[in-house]
Amino acid sequence: MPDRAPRSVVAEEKQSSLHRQPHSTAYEWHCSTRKRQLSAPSRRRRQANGSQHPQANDYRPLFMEHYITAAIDCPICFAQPGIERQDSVYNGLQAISSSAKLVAVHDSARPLIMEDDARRCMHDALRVGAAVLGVAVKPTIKQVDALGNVVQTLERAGLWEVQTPQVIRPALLREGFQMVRSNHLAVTDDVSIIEAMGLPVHVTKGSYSNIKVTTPDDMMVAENLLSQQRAAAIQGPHLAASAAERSPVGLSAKL
Ligand SMILES: C[C@](O)(CO)[C@H](O)COP(=O)(O)O
Repeated sequence: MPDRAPRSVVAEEKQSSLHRQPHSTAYEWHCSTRKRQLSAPSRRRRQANGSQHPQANDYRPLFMEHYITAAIDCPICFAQPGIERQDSVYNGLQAISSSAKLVAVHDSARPLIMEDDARRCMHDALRVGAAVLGVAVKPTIKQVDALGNVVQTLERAGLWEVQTPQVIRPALLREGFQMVRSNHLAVTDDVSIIEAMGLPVHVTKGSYSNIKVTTPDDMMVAENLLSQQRAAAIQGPHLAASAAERSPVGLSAKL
């Protein structure tokens, strides 16, 4: 574990969803993400001429304000957005310090990440090379075809839902990106790049509360979880201490 947090790099495609977060409904927030806002042809046009999202720089003051308020001792720099997740991550990777021991990619849509979970995931990545937070799947999962018919019921034991952070040694990720780019592969999460190289990825047991806030009902769940944390903090020093331990990153500083 590095004694100092790795240099933070914020890839703008993911972070642009934060732009309207504080004053908007979850639905507006969802729709404000770049991927969902642009049609495929217009995304391709942007990709072709390399233009930026019009709001690409708008969220920066928001981030800086948060970092100052939360008194996080960690340098921050910003990378350019990409068309897809992997393009943003690639841009972020170009901006990290050459001495960084780990790259940790986190979805801004997962604001309830616990500090302890993130720390354990980073420890595992140092040990294995790549690690991702995940939780065992609770419901039965079925594979369904385009007509809505069940193809098969997957064996639940052994199925895990992965979250972020996804933490990887920078040299591995660089090598992985070379392979992904030369083979034109598309991945929807970051450790898939390491899997595609045939290298091990450890799943660090995380928390079910680290939800991805995607739809309006997710926002309600997130607000509920945050209220519970705050209530526990108000109830007394003992409960407050345990709430802070389980608090989402950054929240404990504000309680
Ligand atoms: C990485 C991830 O959060 C794992 O659940 C998910 O794949 C991210 O998807 P997105 O489409 O980039 O939000």
